[in-house]
Amino acid sequence: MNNKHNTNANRNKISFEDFEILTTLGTGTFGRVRLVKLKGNNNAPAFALKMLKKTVVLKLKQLEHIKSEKSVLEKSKHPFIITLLTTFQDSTFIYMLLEYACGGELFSRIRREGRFANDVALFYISEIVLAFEYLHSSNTAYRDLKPENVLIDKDGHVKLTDFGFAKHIDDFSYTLCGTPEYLAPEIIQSEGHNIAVDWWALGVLIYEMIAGFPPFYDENPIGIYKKILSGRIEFSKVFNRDVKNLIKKFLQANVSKRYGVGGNGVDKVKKHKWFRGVDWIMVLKKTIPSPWVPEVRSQDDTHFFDNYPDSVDFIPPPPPDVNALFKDF
Ligand SMILES: Nc1ncnc2c1ncn2[C@@H]1O[C@H](COP(=O)(O)OP(=O)(O)OP(=O)(O)O)[C@@H](O)[C@H]1O
Repeated sequence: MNNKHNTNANRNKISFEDFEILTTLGTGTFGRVRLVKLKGNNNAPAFALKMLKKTVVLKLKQLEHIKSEKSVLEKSKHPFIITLLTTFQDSTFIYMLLEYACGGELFSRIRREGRFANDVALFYISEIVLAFEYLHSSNTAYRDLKPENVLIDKDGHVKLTDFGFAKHIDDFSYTLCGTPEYLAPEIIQSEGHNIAVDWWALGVLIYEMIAGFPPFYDENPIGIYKKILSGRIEFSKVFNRDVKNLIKKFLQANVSKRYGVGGNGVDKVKKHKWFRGVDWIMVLKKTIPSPWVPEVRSQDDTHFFDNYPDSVDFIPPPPPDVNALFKDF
């Protein structure tokens, strides 16, 4: 057995050696997400294994964010949020074993379709609204909504993934995090932010689904920030009146006036006329058929994901005394 992957701390836990490692599903700042299966059973279900390089986590000062990702996911149990089965570690990596969402990223769907019809956008957004309602009920902000982080499961329903920026916020957070096109003005201006940033990002996502491109776009982040702060949004004829009205209410720079914010904020969102006819109980029960169900040949089929060359880079583990920082995994 390879010692690198079997530290004493993990003696009684599941370890990397227990898995057959299949293709790469995606790459991120800290490493890769690989499709894996438990060894010794051909019919074993496939999982997504998020592998985070400890040295990179420390170098980028992201340990607190990774701990928060683990703790938020461990507490979350919701049909539209990815399930974290367990975490483990060795001297080089932290591992998060996640359920596998075989339909790929919403990002790929939008790029493939060009843009979504109103009803298709409404289906996905309704599920995300319920995931936000759930997270926000414990003052947890997701803070990284973008089409790359919305995955599609085998039945065509939404699974939010990547909780690296998710955080319980009682008053305000001042961390600059998120993706330029999806940042709320209060994040750009370092004014302190809370769960309201998720509703702003939802407005950006609805816009991107319907138009096929985001509302504030430029080749460099500074240009994007200027456009976000300018408050100008252009709507073409593809937007119907109701969706335009809702997007404007989410893309409201004044946080206290932003839709979704405040005591009954989410109820107001759910009653907005764009959602007219949506049966929220059926949405939660996943009884509304998805507009697109991925056709997979087997449960470890990955053809809805991009191809990634195999990793060859060797990353040295952090010194053993530093490893104590990861004791929670
Ligand atoms: N449970 C999953 N099922 C299928 N694919 C997944 C799963 N989790 C992650 N992926 C794929 O891996 C990609 C990267 O995952 P994730 O965003 O969690 O990593 P990250 O290191 O936090 O990335 P980033 O640097 O963008 O924040 C996702 O965009 C997705 O394509």
